[in-house]
Amino acid sequence: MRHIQIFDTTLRDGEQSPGVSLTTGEKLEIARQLARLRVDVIEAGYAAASPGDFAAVQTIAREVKGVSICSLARATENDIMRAYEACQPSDAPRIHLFLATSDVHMQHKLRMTRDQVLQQVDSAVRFARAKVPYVEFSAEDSGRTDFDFLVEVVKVAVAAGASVINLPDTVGYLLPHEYAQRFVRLRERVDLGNVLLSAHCHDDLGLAVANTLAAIEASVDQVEVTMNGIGERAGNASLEEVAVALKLRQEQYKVETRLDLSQIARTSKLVSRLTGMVVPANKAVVGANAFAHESGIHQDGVLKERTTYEIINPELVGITENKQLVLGKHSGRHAFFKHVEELGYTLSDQDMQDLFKRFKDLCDKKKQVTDEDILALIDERLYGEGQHAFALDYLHVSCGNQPLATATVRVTGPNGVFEEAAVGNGPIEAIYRAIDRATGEEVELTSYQISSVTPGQDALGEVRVQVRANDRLVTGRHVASDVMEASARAYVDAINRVMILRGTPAALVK
Ligand SMILES: CC(=O)SCCNC(=O)CCNC(=O)[C@H](O)C(C)(C)COP(=O)(O)OP(=O)(O)OC[C@H]1O[C@@H](n2cnc3c(N)ncnc32)[C@H](O)[C@@H]1OP(=O)(O)O
Ligand SMILES: CC(C)C(=O)C(=O)O
Repeated sequence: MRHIQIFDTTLRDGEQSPGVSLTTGEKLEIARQLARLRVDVIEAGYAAASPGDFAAVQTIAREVKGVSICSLARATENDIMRAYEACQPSDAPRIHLFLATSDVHMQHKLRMTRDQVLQQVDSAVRFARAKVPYVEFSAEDSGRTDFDFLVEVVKVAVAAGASVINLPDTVGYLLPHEYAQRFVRLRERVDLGNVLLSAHCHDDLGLAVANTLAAIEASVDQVEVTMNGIGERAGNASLEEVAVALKLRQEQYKVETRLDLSQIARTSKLVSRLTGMVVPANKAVVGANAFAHESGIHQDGVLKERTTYEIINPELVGITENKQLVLGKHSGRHAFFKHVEELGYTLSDQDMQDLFKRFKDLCDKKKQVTDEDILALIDERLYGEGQHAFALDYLHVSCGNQPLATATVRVTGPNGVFEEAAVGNGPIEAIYRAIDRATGEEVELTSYQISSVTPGQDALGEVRVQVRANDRLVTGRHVASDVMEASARAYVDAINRVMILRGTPAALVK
């Protein structure tokens, strides 16, 4: 099977996304992850752009092995020298030099004639080839370049020793069949020998991935992509979309890469976190909704057979969490009942039907229905509103800058009122011990989270706890302006839910 090289330019073209600037440490972290993803080439930056970018390329070339490290350079001796010096520590250093070849770029930007451009391509490629064995030449804005002139440029670059010829569609202008045709016709007109052809597409018309795949069908050897599709303006072709399309439709493309696709989710998250570029929820392959199903008919289908509505197995790209059935107003009974069971409840048919009706009513009122909302509906159904087993009646906490804290609580339950005090290493531990004593319940606290739900000094604090009881994880939640009170009530809430799960709350109260 034909091998396609993956040239990753997240750290160069991706970093050209407005607002993105990565430190050397951040670039190194991403480069290490790209090596784990097993890309063939990492374009680590543009060494001549700044001392920081030079340092980043050089550090990556020194530290990241098993992959070719490349720097971009204009067709000038200074840029080429900087690229060479920065990439030199790599096992396989590569200089990627470019010069624009479209009339609009030559005339207005470079202010050069065609002859001058041909001459500069020749001298720059020769200069770079004297430094490193791998030299890639890109005819910038090749998509809008007069084809006969493009052929001349490529002939000059090949004769001067270029190892890779890239035809970037710099402004994302071409349609897939037009882009593919350029490669087919170029092969007919130029004797490329061992020289590789490369595609580099931008997403101005939303065609970057389609154009890249068309170029692969037209037999290019290398594709230039970025993680999450980040890059100048609308971005570049996204690595994950190209890679998964090649894998899923291998019978069509008949090519292979050396990528470890199971690293995709991890790489996507890392790039998003360090660049600050949020991945849209509906982004193919790596978006939060890529494997989420909201509508009842889809959820029913996926529950019966995943492939009814999922062409990609999330595990292929390293997503191991359960597939998400998002509950909302478009959900149906199958998904809702399954979710209630996953929350740990086995309810009668009548209870389930009633809950489902209440759930749909709630969906009309609330945009997002959370597990807490569903648990509250279950509580109401099982006990009637406000009929919890335990309620916190009184709380007093004494703590300071010393480790020991004391708490006194009064808890009312169906069988009476219980007051207890306890000490702890901090106020929360003291409160929870006192509540354990007052309720007679011994649950294991497995997680405690506190967050502010409103801004300002009088912010409301939300506490979410998770406890383990009888091998089940149960959550509790409360919002209050006093975080001690919110903590205590969230814990009592969790205990009440534990009792609901056991099915006989009153019998368990001491
Ligand atoms: C399509 C692409 O993505 S190309 C890569 C784009 N990436 C970047 O530009 C990021 C890094 N760039 C930079 O840090 C700066 O632009 C630098 C350091 C490269 C150059 O900075 P400056 O010297 O201040 O020049 P400035 O950016 O203002 O203008 C670019 C100059 O390079 C020239 N130029 C543009 N492309 C090339 C090229 N491939 N080869 C030679 N010269 C070129 C322009 O004609 C212009 O020359 P002029 O000053 O004689 O008019
Ligand atoms: C430098 C080249 C490859 C480029 O980024 C482009 O043309 O978009």
